[in-house]
Amino acid sequence: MLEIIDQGNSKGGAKGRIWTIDPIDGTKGFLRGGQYAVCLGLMVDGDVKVGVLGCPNLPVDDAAPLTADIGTNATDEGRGVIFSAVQGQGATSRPLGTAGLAEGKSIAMKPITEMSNASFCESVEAGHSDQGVAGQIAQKLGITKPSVRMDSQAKYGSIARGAGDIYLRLPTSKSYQEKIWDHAAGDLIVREAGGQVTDVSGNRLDFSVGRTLAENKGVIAAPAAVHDQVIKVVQEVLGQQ
Ligand SMILES: Nc1ncnc2c1ncn2[C@@H]1O[C@H](COP(=O)(O)OS(=O)(=O)O)[C@@H](OP(=O)(O)O)[C@H]1O
Ligand SMILES: [Mg+2]
Repeated sequence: MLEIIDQGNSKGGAKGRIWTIDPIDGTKGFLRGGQYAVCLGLMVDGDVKVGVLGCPNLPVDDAAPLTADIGTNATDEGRGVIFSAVQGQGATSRPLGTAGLAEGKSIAMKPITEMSNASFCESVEAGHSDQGVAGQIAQKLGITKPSVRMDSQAKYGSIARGAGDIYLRLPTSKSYQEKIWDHAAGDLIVREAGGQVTDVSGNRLDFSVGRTLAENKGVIAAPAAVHDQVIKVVQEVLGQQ
């Protein structure tokens, strides 16, 4: 087993086919019985072509409202979903209940008609995302609901299927570089569902520069129609820091 794990030693980069695997993303969520995800991404020449997220603790129902305790009351049949996307072919969700894999359904981000009704999600861990700055951004956007804090790339899947609207991940340190396996699948799934995923400067996540997103700081994911508006506010708030 250890030998197999040691084979995962790619340096990443802009050439060739590279698989990213995060066997348990959101380790703390897994330990506390919350959200976690099994994540797989295929990059070809630095571009994410396939993304899959297995989220055993999310409800099957794509429309289940996003709450911090989402999934905790679901039965085994009602819990578990696999999100997937292939570049240029859209994104799907597929129930992962006890009866085995069911048919996949096409998913899309929900259009935001009123920012005041929008929801946003962020990390549970304050060390992974600056919750204070996210709160200021949300307030400036006119969002009135408190954030939904959940672990792992389940956040990407949740906004891709329209259960939530916006994902904010604000850097907590200048030196931390996000890992490609923590974002590759979610990035493609949200973009294929009609969203935009960028860093705090509005630049696309660059998966071609190695094992980390060395060229990016933070993650801002939102429906394409409002993404520019969100980035403008992110810049204003970060500019005041
Ligand atoms: N300082 C810092 N800043 C940003 N991100 C960090 C940081 N430290 C760790 N990590 C990575 O965050 C991954 C899980 O973060 P999530 O937001 O998905 O979940 S959590 O609510 O924060 O637990 C987590 O993935 P897992 O290790 O797979 O759980 C880490 O890779
Ligand atoms: Mg991870």
